[in-house]
Amino acid sequence: MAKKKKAGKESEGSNIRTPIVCVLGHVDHGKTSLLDWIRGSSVVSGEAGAITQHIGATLVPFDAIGRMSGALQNLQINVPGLLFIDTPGHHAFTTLRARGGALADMAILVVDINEGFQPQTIEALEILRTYRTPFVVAATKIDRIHGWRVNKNAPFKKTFETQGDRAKQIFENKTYELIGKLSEMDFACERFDRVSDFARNVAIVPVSGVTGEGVPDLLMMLIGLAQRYMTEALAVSVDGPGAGTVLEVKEERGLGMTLDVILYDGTISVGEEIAVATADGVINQKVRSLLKPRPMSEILVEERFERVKTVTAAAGIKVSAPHLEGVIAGSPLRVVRTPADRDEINEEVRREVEEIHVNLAEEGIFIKADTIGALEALAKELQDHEIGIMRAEVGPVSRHDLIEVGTIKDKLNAVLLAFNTPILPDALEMLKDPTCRATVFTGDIIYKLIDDYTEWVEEQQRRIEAARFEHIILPAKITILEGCTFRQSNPAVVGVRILGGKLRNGVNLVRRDGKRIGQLKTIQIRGENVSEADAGAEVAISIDGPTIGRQINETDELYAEIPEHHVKVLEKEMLPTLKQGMKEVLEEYTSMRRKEHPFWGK
Ligand SMILES: Nc1nc2c(ncn2[C@@H]2O[C@H](COP(=O)(O)OP(=O)(O)OP(=O)(O)O)[C@@H](O)[C@H]2O)c(=O)[nH]1
Repeated sequence: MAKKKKAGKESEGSNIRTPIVCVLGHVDHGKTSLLDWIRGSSVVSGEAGAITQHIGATLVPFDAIGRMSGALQNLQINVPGLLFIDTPGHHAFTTLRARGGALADMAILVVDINEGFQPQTIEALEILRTYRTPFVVAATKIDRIHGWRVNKNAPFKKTFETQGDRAKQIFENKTYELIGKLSEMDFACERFDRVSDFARNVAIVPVSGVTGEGVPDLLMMLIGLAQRYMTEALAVSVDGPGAGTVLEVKEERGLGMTLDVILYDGTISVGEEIAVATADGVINQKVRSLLKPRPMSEILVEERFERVKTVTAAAGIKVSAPHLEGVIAGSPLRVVRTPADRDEINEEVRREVEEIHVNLAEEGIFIKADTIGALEALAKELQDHEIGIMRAEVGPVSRHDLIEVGTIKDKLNAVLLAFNTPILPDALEMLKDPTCRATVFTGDIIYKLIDDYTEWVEEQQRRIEAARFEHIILPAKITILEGCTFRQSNPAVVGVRILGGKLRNGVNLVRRDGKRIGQLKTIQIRGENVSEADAGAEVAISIDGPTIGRQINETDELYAEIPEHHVKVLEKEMLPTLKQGMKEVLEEYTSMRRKEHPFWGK
């Protein structure tokens, strides 16, 4: 699997660095529980090489994994361990970027085996596809399968052997459902112990984040992925200049403003110069100190952090330096080794922050999100839905944004989608004003945001159509009832039956020979004025123009006169919405007209 990330310069010190792992999946499917179990049980596995807490991440060294899984003795292991990003979810995944790609080298996609695929599972898969990130599927909560016998911490095979036939059957069915769903999305996959070609198939590992069953297998699969397919991508020059991503900008007592950074390449040391981005441009500062969390056992020590001189990728580290106020979370951090490199590196940092991979269209909507990664993920989904984007920006929704959106002519495009980013108070105020033309949709789930927007568009289109069709004169055919002439003329008042279509006030009436006889003034049902009447109804109408017994007679049939351009709309656009009876009247009417002029209304 190709990785976009570049390794550092080749040098004598080349080494394989710790792969970075991120956990993704639908809400409540068990991401946090699984991470906790991995972290917790490796603490318990104790002694040498147990986990080390990083800033924003946890390093699970390989020997701890080995002890947990037991089955690894025969494997050649070249990676030191796995660095798990502590914050699960695809928002963290898209925020943490490294040189235009995803920071995480690999991912665990968590799916509750009992619930199967959910909207955010699909969203996570699309994100993994976009970033071409290798991943394994953790099918969680196997212990909830009806009749499951728990074997705490056991590898999958072991626990599966002890299950009864019924539990096994349910499990197999659920697994096949998962495989089916993944293949619908063009991911070939198999249960991990049945995969023969890991380059072609995504492995599904059944696990429980509560009992730890299957977790050893999951870790083994991750190590395998890293080893087999990423060796090249993970090769770093240990002593090359450090490159990382800013997770958070935080004020710490006694230290001032600090940066929590995931270092993914090279080395960073105290005293070195760094380049990071602020909202006003790139700044350069000297590293004052590098800090790691203290191990749990020493937590009572006055200072919460331990100072180190040098850190090598991959690692989570706190960086203290002067004047870090204004640094953007998500900004790249680069070490500048010599002043000669400064301009070039600063330019690279600037470009990385500004480079938003979104294809903009001449016509379309506005989108905003809290991070570049989130913005790109939203843009990608919109493009897949063929929704044009005119502008894409990071940040909260401002009054200024709404004014600009409001200038877009097409109402359906005068829209702003705000993904995971707030609306500022003055913009909120503006939205309350009924004259504000901008429509804003907010949300923190991409598919939901897009659904809300498309549903709104459909509703608007229905309304626009309805408003346009409202003025179209509908077909109607009536007959004057015998003995029901109540007034001969000025206006003529007669009883009629509507033979077909819908009769509306104000229409002109024509005879079967096409000659107009007058205008319909009022319709009454049992003495009450109404504006329209449907087929089958018997009503009294007044007509301005004719005299009964002269231009028209009792038992005559009349039509509502339909102008030629209305016939075009009726035949070309409204036909599917017309009832059968109305269509028949329309046909009679047009054939009457077309006797003389064959192309009338065409
Ligand atoms: N029985 C069982 N329960 C689980 C398992 N994994 C998670 N749960 C439970 O499911 C619920 C949600 O689990 P979390 O780990 O918080 O899920 P999450 O995906 O991190 O949730 P969000 O952070 O809200 O997206 C909790 O009540 C867990 O105890 C599992 O493997 N087995």
